[in-house]
Amino acid sequence: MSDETRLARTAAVIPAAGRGVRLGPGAPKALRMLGGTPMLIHAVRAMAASRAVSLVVVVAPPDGVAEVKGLLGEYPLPERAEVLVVAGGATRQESVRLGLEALPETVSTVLVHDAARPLVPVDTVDAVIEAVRDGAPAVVPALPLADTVKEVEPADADGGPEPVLGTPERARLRAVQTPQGFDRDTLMRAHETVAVDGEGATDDAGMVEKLGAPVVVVPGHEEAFKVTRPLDLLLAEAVLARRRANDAY
Ligand SMILES: Nc1ccn([C@@H]2O[C@H](COP(=O)(O)OP(=O)(O)OP(=O)(O)O)[C@@H](O)[C@H]2O)c(=O)n1
Ligand SMILES: C[C@](O)(CO)[C@H](O)COP(=O)(O)O
Repeated sequence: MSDETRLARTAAVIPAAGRGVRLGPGAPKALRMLGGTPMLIHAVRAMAASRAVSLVVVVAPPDGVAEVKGLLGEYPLPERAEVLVVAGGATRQESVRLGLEALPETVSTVLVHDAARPLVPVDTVDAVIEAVRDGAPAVVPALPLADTVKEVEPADADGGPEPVLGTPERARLRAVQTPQGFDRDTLMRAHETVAVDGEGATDDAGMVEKLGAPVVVVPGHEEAFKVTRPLDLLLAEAVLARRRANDAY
């Protein structure tokens, strides 16, 4: 372990072990290209852009650790942040836990950031870190919703019409993004004690909520959207092209 790893106070864990089924056939999503650079490299750069982040732990597809290490050597990254690579698991929750296990003891603030959110601006990253350092045990960036949301009784496999159960008051709803920021001990406790059935937790803050610890929201950013479906990749290419045209990237 290097001196830098030993001294790290704020680290980012990047779960990047998903297959990207909703994006369609191809390489694991984090390794797909965006503006000629793998999505994962954008995500690592986005975390390392914060001067507070001195360690990034990339959680790679279990059969892709060597490939990810190769990519990290191939594309330029800020020297300030050290990057470690570990193998991920079958669910996002498991991948995050494996990333957390790689953190040195000196880390007190942890960000968890989806590789699938490659374009999050550094101001959002810094706002999350600042809120954790100001004393919040768990912080999520989030945006108000543009659409009205219905709660439904999900259809069976036949895909028939779904009965509506209610319409939550939109003003109280937020769409949650990453990086989510945590006091390290709180997040570790959540991953050690909170069990979530089936596919596992869809976000880490939800696990902290189950502990009964407070979670707060700070403003997210439109460009921190998640690349999930093919249309998202088109949008990400357009955002990146605009940044490059403005010389902001
Ligand atoms: N076993 C898994 C599953 C997901 N992830 C990561 O969690 C983030 C958010 O997940 P999502 O967007 O759902 O990615 P995928 O699981 O790859 O997508 P899909 O559900 O369409 O297969 C991604 O950066 C993904 O790589 C992970 O590290 N390990
Ligand atoms: C963590 C997350 O990005 C917050 O919006 C989201 O919950 C990940 O969900 P997914 O089902 O793994 O895409």
